[in-house]
Amino acid sequence: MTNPNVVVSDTQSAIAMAITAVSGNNPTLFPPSVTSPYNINMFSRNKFPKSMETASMGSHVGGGKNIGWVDAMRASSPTRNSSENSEEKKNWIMKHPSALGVFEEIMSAAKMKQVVIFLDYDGTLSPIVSNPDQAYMAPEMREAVKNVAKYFPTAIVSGRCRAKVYNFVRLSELYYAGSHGMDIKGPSSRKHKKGNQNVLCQPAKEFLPMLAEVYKILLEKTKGIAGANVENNKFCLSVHFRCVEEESWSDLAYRVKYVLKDYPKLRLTQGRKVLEIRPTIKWDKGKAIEFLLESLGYANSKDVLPIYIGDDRTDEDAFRVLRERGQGFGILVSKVPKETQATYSLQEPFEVMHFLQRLVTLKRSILRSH
Ligand SMILES: O=P(O)(O)OC[C@H]1O[C@H](O[C@H]2O[C@H](CO)[C@@H](O)[C@H](O)[C@H]2O)[C@H](O)[C@@H](O)[C@@H]1O
Repeated sequence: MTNPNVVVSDTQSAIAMAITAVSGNNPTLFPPSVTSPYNINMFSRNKFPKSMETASMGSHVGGGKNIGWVDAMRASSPTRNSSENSEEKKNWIMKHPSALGVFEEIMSAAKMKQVVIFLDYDGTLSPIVSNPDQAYMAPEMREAVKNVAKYFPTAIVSGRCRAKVYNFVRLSELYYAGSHGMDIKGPSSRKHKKGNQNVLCQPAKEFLPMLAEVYKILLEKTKGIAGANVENNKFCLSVHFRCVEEESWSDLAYRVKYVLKDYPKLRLTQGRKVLEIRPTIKWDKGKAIEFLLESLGYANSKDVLPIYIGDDRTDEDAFRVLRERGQGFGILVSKVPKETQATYSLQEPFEVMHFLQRLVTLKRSILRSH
């Protein structure tokens, strides 16, 4: 089935390049406690510099090169359309092999261990579409997630607010970490005996009134930009520019920046054609998975193998945590080579579904043989 709403190519990091290119690093506005490499420290100037074309790219998004940001936005397409057989892609796949191709190897690491599954939502369980309200999950994918959760503790870790992502997934047996992990809740139905299911973690509660206020201001300030869409994700806000004409991106970024200069306790990160506004607390998807592993009773356990599957920059925080723990691994969902902390890769949500189905098939055959 083809969905006309599905977006095929993506230049998601371009706006971040633009913003990073024109911003500096002002430590007074961003306390050192905020460690994410994906912060866009854009509040150090009130205005874009006169010449944005020659601004220098931040190394974390632009490889440290001095590229004009508008050019960089355009230039990002060829890389993203890099052919299946390009050297770049082959080298990348060697570094981050397909999780389906090395499935047996992954499973041998899982022997005698409790596998815990963490799944991002957009771009991982659902295809990227132009209207965020229509990012539906295929029924087959829901079935695959439902089956996985019968055998392994399973959590959805999303940038969306918890209620919204739950409405898409609709499986009460899962853990949900919404708003980039700032709103965590355990399953409402009891499946796994170990650990505490009644978890509830909302580390950014005090920011709710501020975020509600900023949401209203952003709606007002961005309404003149055709295609701009501000999404309220409760503990964070998303300003989408997927449907905004490229020539208006700088205007949109400027307006967001202008609003946020009055709110130094909020920071900006980036996702796939989206600017994400979040509280400046030391909490991200990585912290969320640490919290969940602890809640499940695996804080210091050697007998656990966490697997995190995600497609976005914000998922890198979780991939990094797994690398630091030396436990489990990340799987990046991407068709194009990207800098990542993930160990393995899958190309698209369809492959994610296939991977989950294989996990279930293997688990069932092990159970039958006992
Ligand atoms: O952590 P995730 O579950 O991946 O959520 C991240 C953001 O996903 C959504 O936006 C992205 O998907 C949309 C639908 O496919 C797409 O239109 C948009 O361009 C993407 O950025 C969601 O709408 C955001 O709120 C999430 O923060």
